Amino acid sequence: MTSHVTFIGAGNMASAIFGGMIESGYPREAITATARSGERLETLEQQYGLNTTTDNQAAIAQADVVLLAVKPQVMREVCAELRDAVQARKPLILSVAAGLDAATLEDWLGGDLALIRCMPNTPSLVGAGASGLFANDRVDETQRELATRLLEAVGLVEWVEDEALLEAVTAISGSGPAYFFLVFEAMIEAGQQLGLSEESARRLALQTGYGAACMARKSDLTPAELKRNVMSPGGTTEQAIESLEQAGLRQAFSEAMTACARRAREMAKELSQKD
Ligand SMILES: NC(=O)C1=CN([C@@H]2O[C@H](COP(=O)(O)OP(=O)(O)OC[C@H]3O[C@@H](n4cnc5c(N)ncnc54)[C@H](OP(=O)(O)O)[C@@H]3O)[C@@H](O)[C@H]2O)C=CC1
Ligand SMILES: O=C(O)[C@@H]1CCC=N1
Repeated sequence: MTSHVTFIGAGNMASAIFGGMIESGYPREAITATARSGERLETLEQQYGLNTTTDNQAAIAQADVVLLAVKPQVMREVCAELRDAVQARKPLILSVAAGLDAATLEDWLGGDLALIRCMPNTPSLVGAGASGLFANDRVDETQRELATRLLEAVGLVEWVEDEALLEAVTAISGSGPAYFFLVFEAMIEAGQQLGLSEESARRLALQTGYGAACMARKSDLTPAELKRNVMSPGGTTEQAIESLEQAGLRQAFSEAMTACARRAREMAKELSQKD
């Protein structure tokens, strides 16, 4: 039987996941989404044909899975609102909120709940997501399989057994799409400085990023080996890579990802201490 999934929050991340689920054949009538704004929900209802409501409690009356997809800063308030309905039904809880740890969320929802923390990313919308998942002790094998099935409908799933590793997942794949979008922005700008039209530079840069990712996924060679294969000795790529290394690209990524993981930890502290 198809599990009914209710999304609390219907913004960028939730719509990437339910959009991807529907795209991959998940029955739209088994999905409900909530938000504060009725206008946003009307648009989503027209676009995806799923059930929508601004009433969070009513939305989980039939839910087998409740997927929490509001901003971390409003999560406590939303959990307080859901607490009684969740305790009455005991659905599997999935949270995609950055930073908020499983024990805090479980506590805010009244305790004794099977809860999975998930760090997805927005390419889920096109079936190319990457999600890291962590389950608390109350999650059984069937529930793990259900979460895997839901998230695999929108991309790759990687389980971690140490919750702290979700900070690393956030740094690499949760926030990661933004790093690549920045690289595309920079390449398009540089392509234009070299004389290409914005449209040509964009088409070439995006196809190159897509091609490199497809090739690296299929190949038995490491990214370092694939990079060397593009670099003819004394040729053009050597100049470009040397310039990027000298500009400190490697160190910049290390610092950016460390800052990202640190922010996830800080958010957890700030939010769980809030009265
Ligand atoms: N964006 C990303 O790439 C990623 C985000 N995440 C996590 O996903 C979560 C959501 O982020 P994102 O989708 O970007 O945020 P958005 O701001 O796009 O979406 C938030 C959604 O929550 C809704 N909302 C706010 N308050 C309530 C409420 N009281 N009841 C019901 N719905 C409510 C908003 O509705 P309305 O618009 O009507 O106010 C909106 O639909 C965050 O916790 C974030 O950490 C995780 C991985 C990646
Ligand atoms: O920036 C954020 O906080 C969220 C979590 C990971 C991606 N976006």
